[in-house]
Amino acid sequence: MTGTPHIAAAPGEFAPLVLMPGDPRRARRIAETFLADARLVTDVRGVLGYTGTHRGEPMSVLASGMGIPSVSIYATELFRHYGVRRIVRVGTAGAIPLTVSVRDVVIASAAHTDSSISRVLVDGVTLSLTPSYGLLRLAADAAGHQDGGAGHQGRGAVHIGPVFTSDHFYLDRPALFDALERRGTLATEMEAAGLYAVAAAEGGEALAVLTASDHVRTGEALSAEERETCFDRAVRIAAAALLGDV
Ligand SMILES: O=P(O)(O)O[C@H]1O[C@H](CO)[C@@H](O)[C@H]1O
Ligand SMILES: O=c1cc[nH]c(=O)[nH]1
Repeated sequence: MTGTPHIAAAPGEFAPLVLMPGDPRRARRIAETFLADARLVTDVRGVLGYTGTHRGEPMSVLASGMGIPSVSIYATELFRHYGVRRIVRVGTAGAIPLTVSVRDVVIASAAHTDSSISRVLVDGVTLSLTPSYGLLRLAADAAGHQDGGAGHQGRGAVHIGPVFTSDHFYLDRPALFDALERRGTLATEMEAAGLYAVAAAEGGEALAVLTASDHVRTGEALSAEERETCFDRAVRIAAAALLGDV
């Protein structure tokens, strides 16, 4: 077998730097618009992965699918079997406080979770799930972030703070979001905590750069077309972080 149970690429076909959206079609769009000379290296289960170059450096994109179990499989196999060093998730999220607007970018400096992933890896310990500090600093720099406030990169603000990684997309618990908001949580999504847990276990670096596609409080939601264009700001920040020296 040249690949892994979930990735068909041969050894060496992934670059050490990987962008990771949830949606396979978004992976294809990133390959078409951000990578030069991109070629498909895996499509097992329709989860598309491409390798090309960005600003002259080898870079890959692989979809994660949805949820912690799925992202954990792909991140583990990339770090463990393909020599990947850095993975930056570029996903969508639901904004929680009104200070975060739809179309804003949220860089996840920590990931709270209702998943067992934070508790089952080290017996008796609830792990703090955090990104690589180096990638976080590089992303903050790329976003023009100033201490103590939201930065700007193109249209809309860029926020840095904790997110909530949930095992549940349909979570009808307003009180939970109230309690998370009081603790500074900026957005809800479904993969960052899993990616951070895998990176820590495998000795890799990881970060999540999210675009607020929905608002938990107002119910506002981006159109399919806007999701595509707004997403590009997050990919630019993520790619800059991937390329940076730590
Ligand atoms: O847009 P992606 O990266 O898939 O991220 C978000 O969208 C999906 C839910 O619709 C979940 O995967 C959530 O984390
Ligand atoms: O509200 C949202 C929006 C995107 N992704 C999520 O997981 N939740």
